[in-house]
Amino acid sequence: MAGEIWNKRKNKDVYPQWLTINVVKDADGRLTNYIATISGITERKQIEDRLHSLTHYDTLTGLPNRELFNMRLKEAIQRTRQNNSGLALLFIDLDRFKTVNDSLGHNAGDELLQQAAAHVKQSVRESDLAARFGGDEFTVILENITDPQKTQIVAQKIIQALSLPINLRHHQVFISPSIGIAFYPSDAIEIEELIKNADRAMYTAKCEGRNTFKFYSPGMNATALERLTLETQLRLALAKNQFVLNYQPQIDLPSGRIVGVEALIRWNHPEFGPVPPDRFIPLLEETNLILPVGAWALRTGCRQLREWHRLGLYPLRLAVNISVRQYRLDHLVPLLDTIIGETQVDPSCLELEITESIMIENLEATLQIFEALHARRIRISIDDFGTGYSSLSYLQRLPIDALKIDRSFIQNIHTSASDMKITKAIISLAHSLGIKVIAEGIENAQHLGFLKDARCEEGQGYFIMKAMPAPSLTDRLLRRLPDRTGIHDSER
Ligand SMILES: Nc1nc2c(ncn2[C@@H]2O[C@H](COP(=O)(O)O[C@H]3[C@@H](O)[C@H](n4cnc5c(=O)[nH]c(N)nc54)O[C@@H]3COP(=O)(O)O)[C@@H](O)[C@H]2O)c(=O)[nH]1
Repeated sequence: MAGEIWNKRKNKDVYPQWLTINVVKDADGRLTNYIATISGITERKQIEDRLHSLTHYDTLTGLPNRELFNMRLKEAIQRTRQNNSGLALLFIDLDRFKTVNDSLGHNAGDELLQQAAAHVKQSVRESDLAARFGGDEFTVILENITDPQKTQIVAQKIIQALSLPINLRHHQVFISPSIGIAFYPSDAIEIEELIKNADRAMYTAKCEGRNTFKFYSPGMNATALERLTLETQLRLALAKNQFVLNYQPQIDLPSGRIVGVEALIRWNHPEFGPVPPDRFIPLLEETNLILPVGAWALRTGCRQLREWHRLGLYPLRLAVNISVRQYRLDHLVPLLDTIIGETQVDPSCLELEITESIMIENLEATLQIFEALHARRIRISIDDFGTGYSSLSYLQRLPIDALKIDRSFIQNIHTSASDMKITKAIISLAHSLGIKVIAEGIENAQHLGFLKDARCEEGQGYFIMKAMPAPSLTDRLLRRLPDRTGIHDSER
């Protein structure tokens, strides 16, 4: 007979031992004695515990790993079934984690995951289970859920915790979570289906702007299928010439003259019709297809600009959006050199729009890239300015030609005193640093009037002109047709 026992030291510490009891019999086979042998198994126990920990816990974050999560979910579902209660599964994905990992390196990525894991764990009760599902994905099991809306409070707590600035050893970064929520038994009875549905809800949260949560609904299955179809079709779109560039004019506000255009990509699918960029650009980024498609946009835009210049529309400027995946010195700069060489476009008429968040999350790369662009006389504008918490000292240190005030500020300048003050402050700050300001999203005469009074140099928006295909714009530029500002080119 043998087994594990728990012994107690004088100081009351409890420790495990292995007890073996052997029976001693006399010559006639009668039982006379027992011999108990006790051996220490603390070390063996420690190895077992370590092995258990290695197979069930994530070494980076210390949270239960996917295997333990699956076991716990199975047990929790059994309990829930017995209690006739409900269970919620939260599927959390970190927004923009890949950006930090790609730009700041894997050590920073690891640090970020550790801190994110701690935030998720601290946002839930001791009795709830938070696990690392894999990569930048976390899961939380909430048991005894009778009112599904209560789950919302937990999701909001997680969003709040993960939206605070995260201080890594050498950088401060901002991330946010997208959370999907599915319930047992109402959304799924099988474990795999429950996880899949929470994941689908998370994906919907991501598509609807990130930093938010979504409850699963059956319609999301169709969305997942649609995404897969979209992804397959996107892979073929470039070869099938389904992308086009439209151009939105940018005007000099005092004179109303068109001084530049912003190239905006469009995908015309033969069956789906026009697919908006907000739906396919994130997919291009996830699949890295943004590299060939981004290169196509730069090349097509530069060819068109050269053509406009040839028609006498010099020095019309072209702005092209650059995505985070393209934002690498060893990719972007050689690509620009090739395209400028091929098209013979004047680089001083080419402007790259870099979003404020890409710029600050990649500060080291930013310095090198901006200097390389500057050396080639390529212009740099900071897109969506005002939304990215950037430290203003960067503006002084970097060769920036223009700030583009995000359209969210412009849209509210007449209803929100703070948006009006921020807009004025951005303009005066930029002017004090010798940087030009371009306002986006001018949608009515009031916006235009305010920006002119505030001495904003340039602007674009639906009130002035929407983005249009190159032939229509060429026609317009050459025939000098009036725009919505009422100023005829001939009067400018
Ligand atoms: N990396 C790349 N990103 C690109 C490229 N082409 C577009 N994009 C990005 O996609 C986002 C959505 O673009 P789109 O639907 O084209 O919207 C642009 C304008 O149409 C819109 N806009 C312009 N004026 C107004 C307005 O008055 N009101 C209003 N509600 N919207 C307006 O704004 C979008 C331009 O935004 P921005 O780039 O910030 O100047 C968008 O993020 C594009 O950047 C590409 O080739 N590569």
